[in-house]
Amino acid sequence: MKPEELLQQLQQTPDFLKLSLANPDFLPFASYSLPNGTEIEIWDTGVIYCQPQQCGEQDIVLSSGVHGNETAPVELCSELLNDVLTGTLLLTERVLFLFGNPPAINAGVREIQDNLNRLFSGYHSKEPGVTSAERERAKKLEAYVLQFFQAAPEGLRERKLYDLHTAIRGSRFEKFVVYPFLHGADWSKQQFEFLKACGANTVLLMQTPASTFSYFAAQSCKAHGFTIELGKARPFGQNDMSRFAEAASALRALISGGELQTTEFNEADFNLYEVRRSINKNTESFKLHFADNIENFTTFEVGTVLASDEGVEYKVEVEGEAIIFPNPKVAIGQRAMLMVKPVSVAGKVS
Ligand SMILES: O=C(O)CCC(=O)N[C@@H](CCC(=O)O)C(=O)O
Ligand SMILES: [Zn+2]
Repeated sequence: MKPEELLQQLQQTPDFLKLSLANPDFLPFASYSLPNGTEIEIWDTGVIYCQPQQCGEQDIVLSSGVHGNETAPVELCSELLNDVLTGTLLLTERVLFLFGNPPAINAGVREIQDNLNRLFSGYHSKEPGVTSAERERAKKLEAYVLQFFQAAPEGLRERKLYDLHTAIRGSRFEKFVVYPFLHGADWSKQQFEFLKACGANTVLLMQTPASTFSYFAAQSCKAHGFTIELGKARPFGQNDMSRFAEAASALRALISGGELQTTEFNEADFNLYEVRRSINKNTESFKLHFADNIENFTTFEVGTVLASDEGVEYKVEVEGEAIIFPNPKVAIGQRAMLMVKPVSVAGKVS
């Protein structure tokens, strides 16, 4: 498709997600201005940059569809973006909207070949000679995000990346956040307050580096980066969008200078967890010993066998240890479940 054709289509029907899904592998660079002065640049399929006439002090990446079957965040972001494109929502901040994996969104699957959210911080290129659409995409997404942050106006600015997901299974706490490892730096009070305004007051504090998008944002871009789990993954058309209203309105306020419904950080308002251990799938024999309807953050009695792999059984080791993200279908060598435990952040937030 030629840039002129793309612009014509977008101006006729301001639905960038639709355009991206109709062209899942490529869209040419194109730019135009809205009547309200907002500059719009299409950088690629699923990648669109919006710059208000007067830039605020935040640079915000809103990402969804890194896993193709997690449709609610895609719908939520598409609605925000379409409101920007039609002039219904006037931005005050620079925003980069990313729909992570358009081919996987079209196919309604988590990934086509590789889990995109295990390929950041250079993991896309760690195996010489191995390529896939997701590896290429991870490399490009890294470059777009860096370009976005680096091209910001001079001055003291706040970088943010919210990577929106939904989880495979239900959760004792419907909405929760993965806060990437900060290498000993304090966790951000202001960000806890914002996450709570999104309806997510359960936060998993990571203790090690990861190959996820949010860790890349935190570590390589020095942004406040988060994976936000907004609920359970369902196909398009089956999401009850009222369950995402709080997150949608907090994000809308964030990018348009609206009033955020935050309350001062108080640890007692949060369920805080840290990772005790990561259980990886080492062979094709890996299996879980509990049912698919067992929710994230469920605890079991000490000694309960939770999973097994060739020659090994994984049991609950301590009181209060809970499961998150159990998934026996991951590739060999990848994390198949996290074991987490409640923790306090006292003295480590500022
Ligand atoms: O429900 C599941 O098992 C997976 C949901 C999901 O995609 N979670 C993210 C978390 C990323 C992180 O650890 O920051 C993922 O597994 O990629
Ligand atoms: Zn996901």
